[in-house]
Amino acid sequence: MTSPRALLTAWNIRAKKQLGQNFLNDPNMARAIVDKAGIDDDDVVLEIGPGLGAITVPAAAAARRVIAVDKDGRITGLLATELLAAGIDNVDVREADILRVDLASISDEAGQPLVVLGNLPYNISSQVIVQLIHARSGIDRAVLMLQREMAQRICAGPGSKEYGRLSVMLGYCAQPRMLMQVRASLFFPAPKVDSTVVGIRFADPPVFPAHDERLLFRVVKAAFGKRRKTLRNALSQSDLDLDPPTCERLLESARIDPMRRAESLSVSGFVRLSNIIGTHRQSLETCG
Ligand SMILES: C[S@@+](CC[C@H](N)C(=O)[O-])C[C@H]1O[C@@H](n2cnc3c(N)ncnc32)[C@H](O)[C@@H]1O
Repeated sequence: MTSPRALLTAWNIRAKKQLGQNFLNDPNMARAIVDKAGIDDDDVVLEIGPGLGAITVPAAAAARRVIAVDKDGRITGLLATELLAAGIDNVDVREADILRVDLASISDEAGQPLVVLGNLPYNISSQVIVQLIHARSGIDRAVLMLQREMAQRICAGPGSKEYGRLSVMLGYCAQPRMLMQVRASLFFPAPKVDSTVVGIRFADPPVFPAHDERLLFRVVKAAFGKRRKTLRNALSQSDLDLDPPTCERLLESARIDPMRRAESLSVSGFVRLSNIIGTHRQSLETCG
């Protein structure tokens, strides 16, 4: 692997901060990430933000095919050329904003559930995780490098200050696990914070299935939208269209103290609550 600094100099490219371009400069770590994903030669990998190819090259050696999507056309041009020169012909490099890519169409094209890899740009990592959750029927597992704080948030359990909307959404449908810590000095240019590699295996069906998953995610968003407020107040001040007495009654029916806060409620508690809110809405529709 040519060093990121040498490659960028040779191609006269400056790393763009706004695209989170901190390139991994350690082939052993890149191989370890691919190993953690347990890729074999039947797998099709979607790599988000391949950059200069640190992870792409070992992924291509292990997988049947790699679809590598990067938003920066300078980088995709460089990567496609470098891979060709190295005789690597099972990588399909695409220039696109991953947030605008229909992941279901990629898994349909692959004809099988994808393995997703990515050293994610910090400014889009939560949006990408939500995107993966919505597209999870076409995804088997993901191994993602995230800023350490983000990794702590998505792996957090109830009662901790890191526990939030993403912890519940992911806890609902997957088992996220922290796999490895990565020091900032292993990147070029070095970011200000350390990273953590997280493994996500989607559980299908969820352990506590919600009657209406979209409603569940709306309830979670509303509850954490005002995380310092009690659940009664947070939900009644949200777009769920519930007045305070109704919130109190629905929370009590779900055996949840209305004075509790979102950060103390488990995934199964949120599912119970959203199922009861769903039944309440249906009864209103039937009456109206
Ligand atoms: C942290 S770098 C990782 C590069 C490489 N995977 C590595 O580990 O060295 C993030 C990469 O994501 C790309 N990127 C940023 N925003 C993106 C987006 N919205 N869609 C796709 N790629 C994006 C950047 O151009 C950059 O190459």
